[in-house]
Amino acid sequence: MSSGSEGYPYSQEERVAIAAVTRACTLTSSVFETLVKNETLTKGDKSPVTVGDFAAQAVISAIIHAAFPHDPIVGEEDASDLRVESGRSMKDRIVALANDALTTPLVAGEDPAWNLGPGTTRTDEQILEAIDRGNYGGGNTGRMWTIDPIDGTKGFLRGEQYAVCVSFVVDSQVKVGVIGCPNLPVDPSEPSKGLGAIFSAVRGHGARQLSISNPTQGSIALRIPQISESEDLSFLESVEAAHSSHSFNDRVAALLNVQKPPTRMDSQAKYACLARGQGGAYLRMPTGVGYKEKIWDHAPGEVLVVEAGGIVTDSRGEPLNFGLGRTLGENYGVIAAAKSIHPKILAAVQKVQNDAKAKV
Ligand SMILES: Nc1ncnc2c1ncn2[C@@H]1O[C@H](COP(=O)(O)OS(=O)(=O)O)[C@@H](OP(=O)(O)O)[C@H]1O
Ligand SMILES: [Mg+2]
Ligand SMILES: [Mg+2]
Ligand SMILES: [Mg+2]
Repeated sequence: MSSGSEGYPYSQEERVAIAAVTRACTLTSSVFETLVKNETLTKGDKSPVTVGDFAAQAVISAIIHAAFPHDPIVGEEDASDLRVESGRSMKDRIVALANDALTTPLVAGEDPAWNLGPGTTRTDEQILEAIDRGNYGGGNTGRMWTIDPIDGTKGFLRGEQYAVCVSFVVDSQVKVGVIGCPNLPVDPSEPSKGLGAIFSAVRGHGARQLSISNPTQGSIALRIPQISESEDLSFLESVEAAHSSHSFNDRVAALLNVQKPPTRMDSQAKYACLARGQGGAYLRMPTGVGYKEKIWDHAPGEVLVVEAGGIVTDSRGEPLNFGLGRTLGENYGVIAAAKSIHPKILAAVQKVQNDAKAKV
């Protein structure tokens, strides 16, 4: 399949990513309604993973592989826990969920070559293989995809924000990012209007918001308001204090005379909200426990924010490096903000860091 046949580079990859995220979002929403106790595992790093995470990764990976069979995939999950006897019941449920999502009739924008729709049921082994295809180690050359099938699994389990995230990367630069947020209001000023938005960006071609229920229609272009007064900010930050330092953000906010309280939200929904003008900045500073950020937690958000008129750097002011493998390497945090205000926030972050160093 050739890239860019719709008039801009990587439009085919975007189309595939939107289709995969849309199908996966329908799956995760339905899983949430029916999730029972024995459908969640605790991984080696103590984080939760549900049948929804595994099944969504299988669906997205299967669609990408059918469309671009030679492209490697860096996916968060792997199927090893499902290949042992104790994982049998979860595996059966995951295979059923993934096949349900893959075999629903084709909709506008989907290509028959992607092996979707009635009659395309995969075997158990094909579903496990699809999950395990996400085992690529990453790197700085060539094409690759990232999948975070449920970003913010803790938020998903709480019934709050989570995101289904896919990116397409060439030579370590993110070219396409798609983030599906089933629990996010379509219109932040009118939450009663309904939930479920997809955000999509293609490098050099802008960022837009689509509706999950009808992704081929009514796309809204995204622009971050270029605010210059830090008083107008309301930092977007993680819900989980273990994931990023709330107290560091409080000190930055005090230095910048930020008046509004932070907005806490799980997942890359934070990047999506920033891209559509909410909050003005997303700050994710390490908690100091040596955690390395994963590329699938930031790649779609980075291109989305940049294409909406923002900047994403670490606390040194360096761009995030997606070519180092499955992680972003040593953790210098993430600062994402409108272009107009990013330098001011970066300077405040560095001052708080220096003050902390001077104290020890
Ligand atoms: N210690 C530590 N530090 C930083 N980040 C961590 C840490 N542990 C986990 N994770 C990753 O955080 C991802 C969840 O995203 P958020 O932190 O934005 O959401 S939350 O508000 O904290 O739930 C979460 O993504 P998912 O596993 O996809 O949910 C993890 O990749
Ligand atoms: Mg996880
Ligand atoms: Mg994640
Ligand atoms: Mg995840």
